Amino acid sequence: MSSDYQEIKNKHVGLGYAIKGLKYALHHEINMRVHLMMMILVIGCGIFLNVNAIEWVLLILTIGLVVMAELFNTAIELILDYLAPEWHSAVGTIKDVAAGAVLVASLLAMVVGIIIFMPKIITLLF
Ligand SMILES: Nc1ncnc2c1ncn2[C@@H]1O[C@H](COP(=O)(O)OP(=O)(O)OP(=O)(O)O)[C@@H](O)[C@H]1O
Repeated sequence: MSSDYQEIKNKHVGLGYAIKGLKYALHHEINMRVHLMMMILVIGCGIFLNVNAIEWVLLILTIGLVVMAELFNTAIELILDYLAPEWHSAVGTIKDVAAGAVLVASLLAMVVGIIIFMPKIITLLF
């Protein structure tokens, strides 16, 4: 009984910290706010263009991938700014590589969005 309580308590605390991390990224990272706006836009387009279940899954997965990449990128930047605040080419390279992961995820999301939305937009227009 008490171990169940401890388990629930631990999960609750963990979730609280995770939400705190998301709030931090939203407040401090402009890119994170851009991703959020894109997410709202994609959901709006998905509803308007009546995407099917599989298309929703693909859109949600790719948006999730972009947000996750941005969160890891932010975490890496914070670690480096704390542990290695001085200007160093190695620090720059690590940050560039982490930013590259966000770029790859964003391009992937863009391609998936074009493949899903473009035929529907064309059908709607012509
Ligand atoms: N300590 C450093 N040493 C060398 N280069 C750095 C250092 N800090 C930042 N840079 C360079 O500046 C770029 C931007 O770093 P910064 O920490 O300002 O990230 P940011 O502008 O928040 O990037 P992002 O848009 O990915 O969140 C890095 O990708 C890197 O090329």
